[in-house]
Amino acid sequence: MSEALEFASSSAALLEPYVPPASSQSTAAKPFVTLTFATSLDSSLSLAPGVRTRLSGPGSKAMTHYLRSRHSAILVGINTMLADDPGLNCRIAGASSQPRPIIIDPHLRWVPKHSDKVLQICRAGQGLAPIVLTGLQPEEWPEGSISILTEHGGKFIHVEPKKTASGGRGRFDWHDILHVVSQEGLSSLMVEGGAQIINSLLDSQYHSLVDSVIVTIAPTWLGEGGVVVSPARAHDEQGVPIPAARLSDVKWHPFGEDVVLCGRLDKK
Ligand SMILES: NC(=O)c1ccc[n+]([C@@H]2O[C@H](COP(=O)([O-])OP(=O)(O)OC[C@H]3O[C@@H](n4cnc5c(N)ncnc54)[C@H](O)[C@@H]3O)[C@@H](O)[C@H]2O)c1
Ligand SMILES: Nc1nc(=O)c(N)c(NC[C@H](O)[C@H](O)[C@H](O)COP(=O)(O)O)[nH]1
Repeated sequence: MSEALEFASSSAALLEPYVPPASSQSTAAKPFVTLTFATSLDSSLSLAPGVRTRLSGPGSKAMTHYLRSRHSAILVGINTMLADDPGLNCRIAGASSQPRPIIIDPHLRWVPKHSDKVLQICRAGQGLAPIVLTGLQPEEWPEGSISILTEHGGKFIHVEPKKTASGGRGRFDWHDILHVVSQEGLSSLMVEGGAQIINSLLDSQYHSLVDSVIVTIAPTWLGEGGVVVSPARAHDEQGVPIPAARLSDVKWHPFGEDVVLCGRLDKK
């Protein structure tokens, strides 16, 4: 039996309170959002920007694939897409469904190629083609990218970026990202990273959008220069610094040499 199947049969109950309820079809007002990633002891996701770094052991990696079997969509940022060439599929043998990959790529830095792992997996019938969220208007989308992506069943969707203080193009509002996810009929979303994606979602204005947090903690320090999860500083009404986020309803589960922390963001 594969690692992933072993996880699914023996440990799924531990995660049940933190994964989308089986009945959470698209009737809910917003998708069920799970923030999930693997981190080092010094809060790094990888050794350096663009350097794919293995943190999870086999048991907690199997858990990630179990989580992918329980969500209808999986979201990563463009730097993760470019650094990792991820498959973004559930690799539990016989998985009955696959998550829809969603790539946050505001400036369309990803140029889809047939050799991309996510598209190879799609052609093999073992995963789905990505939906790419971009701040560019359709007339700015490269023809070649449109044809390769649509050939695999993927697509581009425009999301209007927020305006910066100086009137420039800022980041996407997560309410708008989740509206697109809902519009696509996707009832649950696991946000896998990278750090900029996670830090952006951990901003206090978005805590109400996150239903659960599942973090794999590996017994390793990656050291200086890593890609760090550390959200923007928060302040109270008097401008005194306060914790940016805290989890409640916390459970810690050992998985091999890793420990998996499950919790829910305290709603402010
Ligand atoms: N350990 C893990 O669980 C894990 C998970 C994912 C990625 N990684 C690693 O993390 C690294 C990549 O992380 P990163 O922080 O550099 O990049 P990222 O993957 O978070 O992508 C960052 C880019 O996404 C876009 N983006 C992010 N938030 C946005 C928003 N709210 N609106 C619009 N656009 C937004 C911007 O273009 C930004 O430059 C890679 O090395 C990868 O291997 C590790
Ligand atoms: N759980 C987890 N443990 C890790 O050690 C690690 N490096 C990642 N990283 C997550 C990121 O999204 C990766 O790029 C994809 O998870 C890997 O790509 P696959 O989809 O599995 O092919 N995630």
